Amino acid sequence: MPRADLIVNLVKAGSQGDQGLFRSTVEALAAEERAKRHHQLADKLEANLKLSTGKRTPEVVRAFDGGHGGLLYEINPQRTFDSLLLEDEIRNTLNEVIEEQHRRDLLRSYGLEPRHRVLLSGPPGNGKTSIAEALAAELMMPLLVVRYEAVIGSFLGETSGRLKRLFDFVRTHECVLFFDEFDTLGKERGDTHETGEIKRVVSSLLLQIDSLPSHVVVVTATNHAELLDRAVWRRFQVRLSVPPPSLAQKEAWFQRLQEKMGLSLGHTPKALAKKLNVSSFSDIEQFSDDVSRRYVLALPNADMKLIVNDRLRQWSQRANSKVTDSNN
Ligand SMILES: Nc1ncnc2c1ncn2[C@@H]1O[C@H](COP(=O)(O)OP(=O)(O)OP(=O)(O)O)[C@@H](O)[C@H]1O
Repeated sequence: MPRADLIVNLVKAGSQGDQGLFRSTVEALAAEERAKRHHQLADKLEANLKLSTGKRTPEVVRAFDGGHGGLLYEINPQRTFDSLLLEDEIRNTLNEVIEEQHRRDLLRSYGLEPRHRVLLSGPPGNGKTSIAEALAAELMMPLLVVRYEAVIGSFLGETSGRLKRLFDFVRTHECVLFFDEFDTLGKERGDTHETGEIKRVVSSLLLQIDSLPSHVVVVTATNHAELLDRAVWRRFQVRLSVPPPSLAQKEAWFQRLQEKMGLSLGHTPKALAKKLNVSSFSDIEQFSDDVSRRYVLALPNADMKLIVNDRLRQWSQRANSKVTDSNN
């Protein structure tokens, strides 16, 4: 294929989020460079391709505006449960929810409904959003994310009306409806005159959630479980606490990274898991991306052990400065 067409394809793949087109175009470019004996460039292209494979690029398909004024946006779910490292209990419970959804006709013939209200709680960066996305992918449903800024808006008095519009729209769709930072809805807004109104909004929201049909799977996430009162907890048939990574999960993460890159990280996955001082999956992901970037940019003379040690040092300094900040 002419080079100009390859470049056009690359831009098209980027703008449309088309992973297949991206992969085939980069492969074609690498092959072309190799044929020209530009082996270093070909190696770099291939290494980058390897690193980008399986990366999360949730594609925002469209923001709904018909019927409810852009109160939601849709993500085309790409995450799978296999790509996440989850505790057995979480995975098993979610598998049950999936089975109940898949076999809801059978349940209904016995007068039963599948569970469809899930509450995820835990510190930031440990997979709550990713779980919602994977659930949608496994159920082959779109993931509809609630846009609080649109729902709450500047006039609190209009919120109940907007919520009604949102729920009227959603109940006719098979989907996973995701409320991130669920606690923000009930938060005080400084103006004490609004407290009564907020309570009305929250109770109207809870009633709406209660009345949703079971083909709408509601997933709510909170980093502050302690801010939710019992009335909220009670609503959710499935309540899961999503913890930071254990040592074994960190080890499994580095094992996977090593396999994905097809080379040693200069330490055993277990040793690396022990050395890296981080408290969330999101941090481990950033560390790994950091290492991968420096590795690719140092090709063909990259020394992985040196790079990993250098980044470990940086991350440990970062962790220490966080501790110092919080002590001051
Ligand atoms: N259990 C996990 N296994 C593998 N990767 C994970 C896991 N949890 C999180 N990640 C990675 O960490 C990143 C952040 O995760 P995610 O956004 O799902 O966390 P969150 O709990 O929703 O965070 P927040 O509360 O800040 O919204 C994601 O890009 C994901 O790739």
